[in-house]
Amino acid sequence: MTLKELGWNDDLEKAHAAFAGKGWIPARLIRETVINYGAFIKGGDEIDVVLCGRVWHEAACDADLPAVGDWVMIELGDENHPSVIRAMLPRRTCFSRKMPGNSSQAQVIGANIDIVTVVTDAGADFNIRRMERYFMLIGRSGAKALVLVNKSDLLPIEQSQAAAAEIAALWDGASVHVTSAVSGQGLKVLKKYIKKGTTMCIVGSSGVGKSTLVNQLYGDDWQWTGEVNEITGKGRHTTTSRELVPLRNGGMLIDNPGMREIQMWTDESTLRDSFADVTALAADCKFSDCSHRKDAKCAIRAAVEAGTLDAGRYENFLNLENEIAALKKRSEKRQMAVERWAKRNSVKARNLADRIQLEKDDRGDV
Ligand SMILES: Nc1nc2c(ncn2[C@@H]2O[C@H](COP(=O)(O)OP(=O)(O)OP(=O)(O)O)[C@@H](O)[C@H]2O)c(=O)[nH]1
Ligand SMILES: [Zn+2]
Repeated sequence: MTLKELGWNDDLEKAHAAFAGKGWIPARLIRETVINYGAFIKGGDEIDVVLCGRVWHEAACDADLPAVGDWVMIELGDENHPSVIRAMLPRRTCFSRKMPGNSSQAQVIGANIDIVTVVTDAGADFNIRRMERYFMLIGRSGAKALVLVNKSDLLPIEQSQAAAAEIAALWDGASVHVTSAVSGQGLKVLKKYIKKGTTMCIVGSSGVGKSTLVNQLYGDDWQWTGEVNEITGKGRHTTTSRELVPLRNGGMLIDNPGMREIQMWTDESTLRDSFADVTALAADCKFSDCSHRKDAKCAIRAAVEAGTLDAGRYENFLNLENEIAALKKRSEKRQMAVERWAKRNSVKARNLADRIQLEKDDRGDV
């Protein structure tokens, strides 16, 4: 595998010239654990690397630390010394969850992602507000957005087309396609966008078809069996857990637990957003820490009494935190069920994130 196939470009070529003469080599991070990183170097070799103290200290916050997808300069080690990340190269894009006003809480999910694919459908999953949330995250990352309105085989085609049109009208920067994973149409669209050197990630609600599409991509381009270790008989991926996976015909997918959580955050923000009108009323409450229950001069309760705010809606607003907690629980429960199912049937987990977790469980990692 060449550096170009890993996403190396002219900007990186220029940036890395600053370190000429030091004997360091470029590498792309493909895995992150509590103790070290995994990296691809020229030729496609996979090595373990550790962070040097200087890079650590120079980082103003967690978001400045190297993350999966980042390009770094490495000093290769030997039997007695680990390979070390000596410098980070500039990020082209950075997909992160950033708490407003608190940069130290930013969490980088993937760096240098070119395309974020959002999978949805025109039926039960369709929610234009949630799509807006995804677009906010993607827009801020600098990546391009690709939206698949999937499962079109299950609905009248006009319905999927109407949903696609509504989504496309939200943001010029998004490419929107009506697809079906069953007919192979979804795979066809994905392959059109994943070119050599392109890094993609796939997000979306539970059950919309992400794993089906990813498995089709892997099945088509990426052969697990080819990498079975002859001595242990185990796939190489039972000992390594890549979060950045090169596809055989070019392009890469980033899939890690953080990717999976994006759906949760967007659902949470969408839920909060849907009560924006009620939250706005709170500005007129007498006390800034008003609980909107029994407190004096509560503007929200006043609105209910005046009949301008529906009592049922007020109840739902009070239950907002409960609803969010329930949302989190549902998604955790589902994840656990998937893992149990995969173990019980001793089959490969359905997608990379599940596999990573299963491998961790097998090794007894926390
Ligand atoms: N009819 C139809 N079924 C689909 C399509 N795409 C996926 N499915 C089915 O929908 C179900 C859920 O698909 P998954 O790929 O597991 O969904 P997911 O988005 O990965 O869900 P999580 O793993 O929970 O995040 C499976 O039974 C798929 O076979 C499609 O385009 N058409
Ligand atoms: Zn109040």
